[in-house]
Amino acid sequence: MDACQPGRKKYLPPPCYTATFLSDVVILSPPVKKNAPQHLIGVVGLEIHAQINSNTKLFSGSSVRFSAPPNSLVSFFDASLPGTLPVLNKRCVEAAVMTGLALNCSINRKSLFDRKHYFYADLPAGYQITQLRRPIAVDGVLNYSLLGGKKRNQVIRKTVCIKQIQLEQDSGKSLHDDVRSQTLIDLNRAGVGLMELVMEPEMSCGEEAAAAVRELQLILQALGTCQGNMSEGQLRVDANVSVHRPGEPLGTRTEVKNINSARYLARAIDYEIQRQIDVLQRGGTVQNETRTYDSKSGETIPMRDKEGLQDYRFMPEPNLPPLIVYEDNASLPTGIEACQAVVVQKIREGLPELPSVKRDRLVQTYGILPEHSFTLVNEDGLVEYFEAVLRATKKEPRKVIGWVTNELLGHLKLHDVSVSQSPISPPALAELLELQETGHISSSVAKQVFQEMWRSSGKTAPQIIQEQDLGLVSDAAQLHSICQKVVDSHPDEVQAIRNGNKKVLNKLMGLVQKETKGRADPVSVRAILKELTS
Ligand SMILES: Nc1ncnc2c1ncn2[C@@H]1O[C@H](COP(=O)(O)OP(=O)(O)OP(=O)(O)O)[C@@H](O)[C@H]1O
Ligand SMILES: [Mg+2]
Ligand SMILES: [Mg+2]
Repeated sequence: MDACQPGRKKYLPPPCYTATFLSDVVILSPPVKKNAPQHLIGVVGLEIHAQINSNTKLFSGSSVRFSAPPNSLVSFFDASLPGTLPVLNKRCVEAAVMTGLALNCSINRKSLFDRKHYFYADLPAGYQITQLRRPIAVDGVLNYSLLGGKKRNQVIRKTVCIKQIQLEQDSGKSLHDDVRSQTLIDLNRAGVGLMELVMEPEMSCGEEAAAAVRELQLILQALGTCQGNMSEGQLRVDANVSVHRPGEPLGTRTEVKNINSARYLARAIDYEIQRQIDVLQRGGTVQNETRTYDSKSGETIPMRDKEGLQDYRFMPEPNLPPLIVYEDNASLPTGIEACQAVVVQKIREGLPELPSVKRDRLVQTYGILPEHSFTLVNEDGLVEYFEAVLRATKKEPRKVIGWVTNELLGHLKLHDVSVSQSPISPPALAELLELQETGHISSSVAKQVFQEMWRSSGKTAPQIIQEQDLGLVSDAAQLHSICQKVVDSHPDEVQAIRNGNKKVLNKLMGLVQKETKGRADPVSVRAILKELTS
């Protein structure tokens, strides 16, 4: 693909890398040409709302559950009945601190809550409690990687700064019933804890944004602070997009909302960048507005004018004291027990292995390719599966990886099954690979046995090999007679080999394997065929 050319239909980013998606991994090719300075380029800043993985809401004891009957998880506080007061959920604070630490943020020892007013049917209080003046975490960095290069195996490392992470309440949901022209309100989601992550405008195209979101999703899942399922709304991304000429001030941004997958995010951003370039090139101006992405048409459409709606009448939340977190147990004031407080040091010590560290470790420890480390880490539970197979077999990691990322993952995707539901357990796969490694079965038979193990779920590799008589035929007399039969019935091929066309030997080898259903020992067969055709 060429570098960015304003005026083209699909926007191709100039300063970064052109890209395509391969399964969940974003694959980029290197930049082709340096962009001419007069060209307009895209600027992207993301705001991400991550639903905190907690059993109860941010300020009330109501349960949090996706797809519960409407209005079944609503306390008096969530419905904003007079006289009710917020009680901060410690688990939500810990989740925000943990997320901040994983994203290299500074954790504010004291943060504040504010009211942000807007009037919407699914926000019964008429305001949302958020953190405007002093959020819980600030000044972080998200490191993410892309695969690029000609062979798409070069890891390109990128960074985007995180301005802040703030704790805030989710709103309820409005359900529009067009038939009866009415709007129904479900308050189950009202008051669920959110972390809003605000990124600096430092990305330049849809693919970069999608890769950053994918990395964030993996980090949140590794931490357990958010389940990160975009289609269930646990991770909601708003893309702020503008265009400008390099070296000049940033252009007016539009904000694209309602994007529910990483793929759509990339498409929406690239569409929006190209739309703005087209507007400016026609002599128009970009409006500061909120737009929505229509996945059917692939276009962004205006939702409402942002300018008129921006007065949120922020004010300090009077019913909540400042939120204080402590560095370590030694800094706890007298009278406050460690179990009552949020202690940063304790959370830091409990941080799990993050995806980027995991990928580097896999490449270094097992000598696998970087793209394989992406595939492993992208699939929940696949790293653990791979390592469990390795523990149970002497086969080299580099030979096992293909089985896990091709055979196993291929079957899992085809049947829409998660790793934990795989009918073939790691020890069962290890047993199969061990039989191949020790020369009991050929590699093509191993694949056959794998499929049979998947289908029969429960039968072991040795059982299947015995029942179907799939063991490697290495009996010299038996192999000799099969080879002789093939040679006798293919005189033209034998003549071709004798005339010097050695490649034809492979055809005869294939015929012997067909005869033995892939069970013949290839080394012996080659030797016998050479002898018979010499
Ligand atoms: N010129 C620009 N082009 C692209 N993105 C921008 C530009 N200026 C700011 N941004 C991005 O816009 C976002 C602003 O988010 P922020 O939460 O601070 O304000 P907001 O969008 O006005 O508030 P709200 O939370 O109500 O949507 C950030 O992600 C930032 O990176
Ligand atoms: Mg915001
Ligand atoms: Mg915004």
